[in-house]
Amino acid sequence: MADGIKPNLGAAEDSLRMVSAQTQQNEQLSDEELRPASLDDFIGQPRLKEQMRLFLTAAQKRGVPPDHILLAGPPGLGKTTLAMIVANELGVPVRITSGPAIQHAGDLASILSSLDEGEVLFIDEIHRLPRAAEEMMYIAMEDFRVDVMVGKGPGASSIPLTLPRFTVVGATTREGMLPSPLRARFGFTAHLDYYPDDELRKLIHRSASVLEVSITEEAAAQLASRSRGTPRIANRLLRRVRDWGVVHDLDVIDEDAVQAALDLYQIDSQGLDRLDIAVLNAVCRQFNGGPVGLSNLAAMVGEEAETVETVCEPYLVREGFLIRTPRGRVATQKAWKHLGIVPPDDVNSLF
Ligand SMILES: Nc1ncnc2c1ncn2[C@@H]1O[C@H](COP(=O)(O)OP(=O)(O)OP(=O)(O)O)[C@@H](O)[C@H]1O
Repeated sequence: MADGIKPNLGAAEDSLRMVSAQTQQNEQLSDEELRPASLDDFIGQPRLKEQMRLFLTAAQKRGVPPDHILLAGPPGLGKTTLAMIVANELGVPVRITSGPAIQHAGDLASILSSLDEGEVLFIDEIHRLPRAAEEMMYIAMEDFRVDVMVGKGPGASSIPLTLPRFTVVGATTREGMLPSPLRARFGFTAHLDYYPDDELRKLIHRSASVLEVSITEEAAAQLASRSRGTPRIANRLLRRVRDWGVVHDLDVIDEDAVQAALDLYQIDSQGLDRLDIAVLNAVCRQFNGGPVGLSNLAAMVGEEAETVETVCEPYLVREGFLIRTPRGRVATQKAWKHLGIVPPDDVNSLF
């Protein structure tokens, strides 16, 4: 990791809801220990890596900080990791903050005015910056200037402060929520995609070797197939399976251990967890297969609408369990089948 890393002020909500606060804190620490530090160690996303390598090398050859970078994609796919890698590859420090951590434009002004030449400013959940801070970012990113307000009311005046050249790395799970003027100020936008199973398998082997856990090829493949295309989930499941191995004195994690541990944590053969199943049950049983609106659905399963929308839904839609229609979410035949329920006759049979 690059020198000068400041603490993360607001990691996004995690998708597995099965850990206590203490465990979660420990696992944030292990998230750090499992982070690859270079592009070479970053697994998968080959096109993105190639683009990033070209982009960073060109800036280094030109001897200037690279343009601002936007990393977009669902939670847990490696946006924070890539931001750290950018700083590492450039050999510069990184300052870390997040949209929700910046409550007033003044918070942002004090971060911006303390940046050093070439420094990377990582803003997680950049779509959640308050409006005034967003506007401050437009000028800071384009003209490397911040206008500091002095005084209040009619006597207030603004003093322009020139900033050193720096690189913003913004991460967002909701690219559509970024206002276009902000989006337009990023010179390079990288879209992270869900990982195919063979890449997740490599990632699990890499993490297992960092954690000093032996795991068979078949066990790694099974873990990969239940990880919803998401590195963070793969690492988390690996840790749960490692716990199982420790408690049962296993030298090597095999398929039986994976099966037993994931059964215990209610992760099913398709990688669906309790909340996913609750969502499918609600759509099928309570709303007769849908369509149902997001807020009704979230209320029925007792979760925030944003969690249902950003954590459960993308995977359920991608795997063909749910369909989003203009009138709401509709369960597919696959969902009914997975739950082992025969759909009633009056159910929407289009899907
Ligand atoms: N391509 C990858 N290769 C190896 N490990 C990865 C990769 N992508 C992610 N990881 C691991 O997965 C975990 C989660 O990644 P990270 O925190 O970067 O995700 P994120 O996209 O920033 O998530 P969020 O949006 O929730 O903040 C980290 O521990 C990281 O080590």
